[in-house]
Amino acid sequence: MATISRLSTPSHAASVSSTLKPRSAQPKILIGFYRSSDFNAKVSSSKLAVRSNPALRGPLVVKCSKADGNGTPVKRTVLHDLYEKEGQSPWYDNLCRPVTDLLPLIASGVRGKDIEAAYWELVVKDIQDACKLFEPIYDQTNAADGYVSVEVSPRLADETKGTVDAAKWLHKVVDRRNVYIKIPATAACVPSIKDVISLGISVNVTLIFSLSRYEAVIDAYLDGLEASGLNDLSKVTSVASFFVSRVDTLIDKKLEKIGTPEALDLRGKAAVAQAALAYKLYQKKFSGPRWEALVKKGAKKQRLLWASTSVKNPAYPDTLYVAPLIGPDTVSTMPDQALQAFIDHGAVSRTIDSNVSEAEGVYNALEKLGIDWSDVGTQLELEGVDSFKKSFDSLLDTLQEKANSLKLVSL
Ligand SMILES: O=C(CO)[C@@H](O)[C@H](O)[C@H](O)[C@H](O)COP(=O)(O)O
Repeated sequence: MATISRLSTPSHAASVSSTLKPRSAQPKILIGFYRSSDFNAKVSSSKLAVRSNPALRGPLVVKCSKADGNGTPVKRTVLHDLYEKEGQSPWYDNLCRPVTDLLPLIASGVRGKDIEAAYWELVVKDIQDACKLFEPIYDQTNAADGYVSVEVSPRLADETKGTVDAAKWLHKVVDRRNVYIKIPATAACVPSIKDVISLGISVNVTLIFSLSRYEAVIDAYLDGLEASGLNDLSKVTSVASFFVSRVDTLIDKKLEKIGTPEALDLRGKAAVAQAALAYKLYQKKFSGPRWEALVKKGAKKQRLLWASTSVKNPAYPDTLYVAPLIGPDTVSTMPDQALQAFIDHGAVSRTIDSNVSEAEGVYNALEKLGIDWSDVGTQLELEGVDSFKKSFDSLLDTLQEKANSLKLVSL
């Protein structure tokens, strides 16, 4: 539910992106970005640890230096090169909070409320704390990095107005410059994106699975900027979260069903090919007279964010959804597996548009084999929304059980 981004040093950017979910009992939470420290057991300045037990919680601090607190130099990794040489921001995709951690918070502030209201109180507080942590990065990068995302309830994925209202409410209660309101790119929510952007609220558009929906998302962003009454658009920003690995998971199954040598040979190629074409579309849409008119008012491009980057098929290279998607002004959200693999043996070079004709070839060949890209997008979107809803429901159920067991919430 939350995405966090940060830089490790003023000049060396790396980012953290995280999903907030309760886990089994542990004494504390870590909002952590472990780079070299994870792999050679040294503490680096990029490590953040936030204890959730209020009694233990200290001031939130972001260290922005090339040395840790003991003066030990921070080891450079390929993540520094990703940002400095290729302009891609790596974000870490894993934040969790054990359920037991929520109990003191429930006890302190949400007595007598329904469980969803309790949930939002907890989330808003966490997001505010995280925003404070990442604010220096937001300022250092002139509102390019340092965001924390909080998603509107996935139960609203079919409601245009409900989503706009939820986004306005969340933006108001979180009340931080560097918060991204996360909205799914469902057919119902594309118009919400336009409305929310037009109100000057920055948006992380999530669950994008197809080129046609991606184009609609870009148009909603452009329409929203144009409809905004603001003279300065430089603080209204957006990322478009394009999901990658899930495309291969679904299309590979279809190719295996087709079963011909040509079909089998295309396994593991669809997702990266579609992502490369998404980048081509991004370049096209964020150029030309319409875009230039918005740039005159300070508008910033809606950056492509690669989501779902961990490799699901162990037969594939473990950097499959990171290495071929490197390009300027993009974000790569990496969970542990992808991050560790890339730091260990990832190569940094601009790859995203190095072979567009090959990507077109793969895309068209799949179509000729009967793969309907629109159907693929629809199915993945339905599954994606459903899975976000299930996580949300199960999180609320868990909270309710815990609260009931302490008799803290009266229904
Ligand atoms: O939603 C966004 C970005 O908006 C992602 O960060 C998202 O949380 C994760 O990348 C995905 O849910 C992970 O996808 P997957 O590896 O389960 O396919």
